[in-house]
Amino acid sequence: MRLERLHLTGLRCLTDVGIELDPGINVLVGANGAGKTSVLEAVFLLSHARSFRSGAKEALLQRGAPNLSIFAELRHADDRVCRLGLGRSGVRWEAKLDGSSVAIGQLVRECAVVCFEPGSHALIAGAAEERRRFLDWGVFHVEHDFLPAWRRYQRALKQRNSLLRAAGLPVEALFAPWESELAQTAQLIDRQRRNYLDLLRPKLVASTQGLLPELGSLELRYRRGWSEESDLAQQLQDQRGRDLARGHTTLGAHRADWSIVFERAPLREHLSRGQEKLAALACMLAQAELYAEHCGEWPIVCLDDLASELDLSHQAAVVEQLVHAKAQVLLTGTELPQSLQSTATRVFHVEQGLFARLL
Ligand SMILES: Nc1ncnc2c1ncn2[C@@H]1O[C@H](COP(=O)(O)OP(=O)(O)OP(=O)(O)O)[C@@H](O)[C@H]1O
Repeated sequence: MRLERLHLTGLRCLTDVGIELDPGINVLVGANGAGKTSVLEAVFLLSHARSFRSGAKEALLQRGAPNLSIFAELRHADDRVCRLGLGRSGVRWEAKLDGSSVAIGQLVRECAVVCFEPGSHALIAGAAEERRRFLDWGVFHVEHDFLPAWRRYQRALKQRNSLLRAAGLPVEALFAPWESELAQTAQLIDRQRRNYLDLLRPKLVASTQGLLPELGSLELRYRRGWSEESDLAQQLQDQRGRDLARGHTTLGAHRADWSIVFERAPLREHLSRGQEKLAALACMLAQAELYAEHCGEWPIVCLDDLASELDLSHQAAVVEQLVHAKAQVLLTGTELPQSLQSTATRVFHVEQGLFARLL
């Protein structure tokens, strides 16, 4: 899939910007703070309904602007074109598909974007939440009944947490229906996550062999978030006292995690910061490839500040793979990276939120 046109208003320093993108490698160059990453953020928002940068989504709205809007024309591999819109007016976010209001879930199903950026090493070294989000984004695109199960789970979790925090002694009987709902939906989510990781594993082996051959073979480990020994409903019941003291549910699918263990770097602490980044990049490429295999087209690939994140040979290897896959790429840098001198198909210069096409 590829974005043909982007129109952004009221997003960080981008007041009103229209860009025509090339199906190949688009490079945005410009000084620090010019607005390059904000474009990648907008594209990522269409596919994840959140930014890859930490901080509140409210910070995306340009200071003093009443609204924020992201509009894109997307062409699928089968030539189907759709118009995507995501906007914030007042406190509400609204999604549109071909001019009609839709649920955000419908918008993000249409558009797939993967992103490698300076914070990506958090996928390897950061909190479990990052890894769950990565995993669930992938599962969402290959298992169509994942989203309803995930929503049911979140609702039941919220209800149980409210009971745990309720003033006065909680009524024991009120817990059972929510614990049973949590157990049922967690089982579905767990099965889909495991299936996804099984599919991802061979892709990850191949992408890490390409980027991190020095680390040897890998093992992909997964923890589902509750003990394998008994049913979640039983464990939640047994755990109520502890959960009451903590004020939240400490077991379940929302506590799942996964990790990569390398033969020659069995502990996470054995990896250098650069190796963490490369491992995160390998995950992202594996996920993109699996998406392509499943959905018949590559997702859009965003690479923020690639030249300052990777050495030249790794930059070249990634670019070569993406060119070979015919993926649309949006890449940023303070200047045109050497690794892209001959492969960039469109280059924009960005200055204080304004775009000029150089190539
Ligand atoms: N809510 C906001 N309203 C207005 N301007 C904002 C807002 N949030 C951020 N900015 C500004 O928008 C710009 C965002 O720049 P962005 O991160 O896209 O730059 P960049 O070109 O990727 O820079 P770098 O090379 O430093 O990563 C910065 O100048 C920042 O100060």
